[in-house]
Formats: sequence, structure tokens, C-alpha cells
Amino acid sequence: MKRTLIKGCSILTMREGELPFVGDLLIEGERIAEIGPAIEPKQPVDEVITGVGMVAMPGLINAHNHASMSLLRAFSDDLKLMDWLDKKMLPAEGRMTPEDVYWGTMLGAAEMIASGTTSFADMYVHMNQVAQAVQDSGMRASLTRGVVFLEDDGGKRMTEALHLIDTWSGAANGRISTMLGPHAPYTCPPQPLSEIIDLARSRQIPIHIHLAETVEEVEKIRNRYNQTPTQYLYELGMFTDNHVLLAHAVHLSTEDVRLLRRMRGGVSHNPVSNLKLGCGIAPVRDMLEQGITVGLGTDGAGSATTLDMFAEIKAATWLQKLQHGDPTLLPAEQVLRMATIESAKLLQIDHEVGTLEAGKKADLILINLNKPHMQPVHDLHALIAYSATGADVDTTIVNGEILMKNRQFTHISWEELRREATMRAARLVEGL
Ligand SMILES: N[C@@H](CCSC[C@H]1O[C@@H](n2cnc3c(=O)[nH]cnc32)[C@H](O)[C@@H]1O)C(=O)O
Ligand SMILES: [Zn+2]
Repeated sequence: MKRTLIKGCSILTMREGELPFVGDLLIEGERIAEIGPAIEPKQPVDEVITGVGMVAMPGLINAHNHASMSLLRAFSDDLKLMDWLDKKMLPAEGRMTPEDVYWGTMLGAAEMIASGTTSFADMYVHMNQVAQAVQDSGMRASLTRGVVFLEDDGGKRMTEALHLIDTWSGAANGRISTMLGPHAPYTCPPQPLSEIIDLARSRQIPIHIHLAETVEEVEKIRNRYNQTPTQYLYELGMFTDNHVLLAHAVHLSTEDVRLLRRMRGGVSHNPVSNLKLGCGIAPVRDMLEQGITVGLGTDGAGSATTLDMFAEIKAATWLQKLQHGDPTLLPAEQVLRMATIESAKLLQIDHEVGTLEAGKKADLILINLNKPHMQPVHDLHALIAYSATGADVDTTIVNGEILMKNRQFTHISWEELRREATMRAARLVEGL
């Protein structure tokens, strides 16, 4: 078993109310063996990392992504969501081969590792290749095959969704978990959606779905069913005993928020994507007041452009402060918890990761403070939440494996990845 000792760093455990302290961190195999002011290992260690001038904190957890859409980064911007999706994304995605999805996911994984994200929730197609990329990149992920019911596909999408769950749950040394992914209220009619909900309940499979992202969606569902999107899911029984990961939840009425009050799971708030697509501001304060778990995600780079979770951290807290004219909302420590342990709850991995504690899996990052914008050091939570960016992450560790050190990838060959991504991306968008 490999032993790694990180010495002399400032440690943010992200356990509620715990103050930062300077100390050491011992990793044994996949797990954190010890955290403390000065560790004297009883057995020899294989590697010592000098953490002086660094902050150690839990790896960030991106609760909503379509990693392979990184191939479509900065290809189609400044459009309305439905135009962007129908005219640009879906045609380009229609050309994606399984190999494209593999390399697109690797590109997303590389960006996430380089910006301090250690786990993500993904909804996409060609999920064998997404899972393979998760395995090869060393990341942790909760995967789902997005299922839409726009034309009769003879059950192909559902078959693939179940294949993913049956084949990949627990794979890659337990780094891969799975969910069922009905895409959104507007792409899933009542009959097949209620079948998915019942299946999820009977097999205890969590659900990952987009909800109430735009005003257009609310109008569409109102016209079809005379309900809000949230009521639509609620009436079909989605929140009865199922663990549900809701992406966006921007347009919720007061009554909608109340309906979600006792839900298992919670909401991935994706503020950068919502800002950029002009969708609106999710009622984060109100959801938190009702005890709903809110984590943070980016959505795909096709819309968000970047998978840097530090951008989401800032946008999330700024938007609540602005919307309510109250700078005390979502203070630094709370928004950092949303990006770590609260997101972990949404992926049902909070017993293993999301805080730094002895016995948990070693998913952590080291952030370099030796930079002008990271000095001086007063309040570490505020410094990380309000000044750090993904580029300040020096070292990324998942499941005890170092995936990036001194900003150099250890598992990913960047030259090969860049070549593959460039070539494939050009083909996907040609003529669109
Ligand atoms: N289109 C696939 C199934 C869905 S996978 C997940 C889908 O979500 C789409 N997507 C990405 N971001 C968003 C968003 O913000 N809202 C709605 N859909 C999105 C993405 O383009 C992808 O098509 C099929 O036909 O089988
Ligand atoms: Zn999405």
C-alpha cells in the first residue's frame, strides 16, 4: 500500500464550523489515514509532498456536467437555450462517434483535474466511453445515460441506460457510480417518465434530471399539462422515496420550493450557465431555508464554456447577494461547502468524500498561495472562495492517486489529448 505524507500545509477540512489549521496529512492507499498538526508516520512513507505555502482542501465536486461537450467549447455562444440546443448542439452531437465521446470526456476530465475538481455527475451518450475515460483519467464520477423520448427509438436509449447501470456501477475501484437520467420534463412525456420513476424506486437507483431551466420550459409544460415543471415531476411521484439530482431548478414558484422540501437528493445550482444563457437566478436562499440540499455544477462546456468550479463558487454567492441586496448571504465557508460536501450528498458519496477526515477516501487538492492575488492570508475561506481560480490548483489527488502535481498531469498525455480533441472537434462542427 502506497503511503504519501503531505507536510506543513494549511488545512480546510470543510467540516462545518471547523477552523483552518496548519498541519500534515497522511494518505495510505485510497484513504486518508491521519490529519493533524504534526504526523510522525509509524511506517516508512513512499512520497513526501511539501505543502508549505499551500492549502489542502477536499476536491471540488461538479454536480452537473456533460463532460464530452468540451469538444463544443466556444463553438456556439450567445444564443437562446432552445436555439443553441436544437440548431447547434444536437446536430453536432449527432455526429459524435463513441471515440469522440471518449476524447471529449478526457478533455473535460483534464480541465477538471487541472482546476481542482475530483468528482463529477455526468449525463450523456455513448456512456461506455464516458466510463472508460473516467477510469483512465483517474477521476470519480456518477454517470447517467441521458434519455429523451422525442421519437420512437425502439427502447434503445433505455437499454443503454440500464446497460450502463448494470455494467459500470462500482467499477474503477469504486470510483464510478450510476444514475437514471430522464433528460428533462419537456423531453420526457408522462407515460415513459413514470415508468422510469417506478423502476428507479424499485431498484433504488438515483435519478438525475434537468428541471425548470428557462421560462420557455415553464410555458411549454404549462401548455401541455397545466402544471409547473416541478409539479409535473411531483405528481408523477418522482420525489416519493427516490434520490433525485435536479439540475438548474431556476424557475420555481414558492409552492414549487415547498413541494421539494422533503425531497431526497437536491439541486445542482449551475449559476454560470444560467447567467450566460440568460435563464434567471435559482431561488437558492429559499431552497436552503426549506432545508433542500444545494450543490454546485457547471453544466457542459458547450454552454458554460469552462468547467472551472471556482467560477461557480463566485457566481453562486454573488447572485444571492445581488438578488436579495444582502451581502451576508452565502458566506465564503457555506459556498465552499456547497462545492464540496453538499455536492457530495447529491452524488451520494458524502460518506466517502467531500470533507477531509481520517477514514474517508483521499480526494483532495493543494492550492498554491504563493501568488500576488493569494496574499496576504487573513481568512482562508474568503481567500479561496473570492480570489482563487482553478489555475491556482497545484496538486489534485483522487482515491489516493496523484493525478496532477506541480500542475503536471500524471495520468493524461496532454499532447495526445490535444491532438485528438482538436481534430475531432473540427469534424463535429464542420458546416454547422
Ligand atoms: N441527446 C441525447 C440524450 C441526452 S444526453 C444529454 C443532453 O443534454 C444536453 N444539454 C446540455 N446542456 C443542457 C442544458 O443546459 N439544458 C438542456 N439540455 C442540455 C446535451 O446537449 C445532450 O444532448 C439523445 O438524443 O440520445
Ligand atoms: Zn445540463
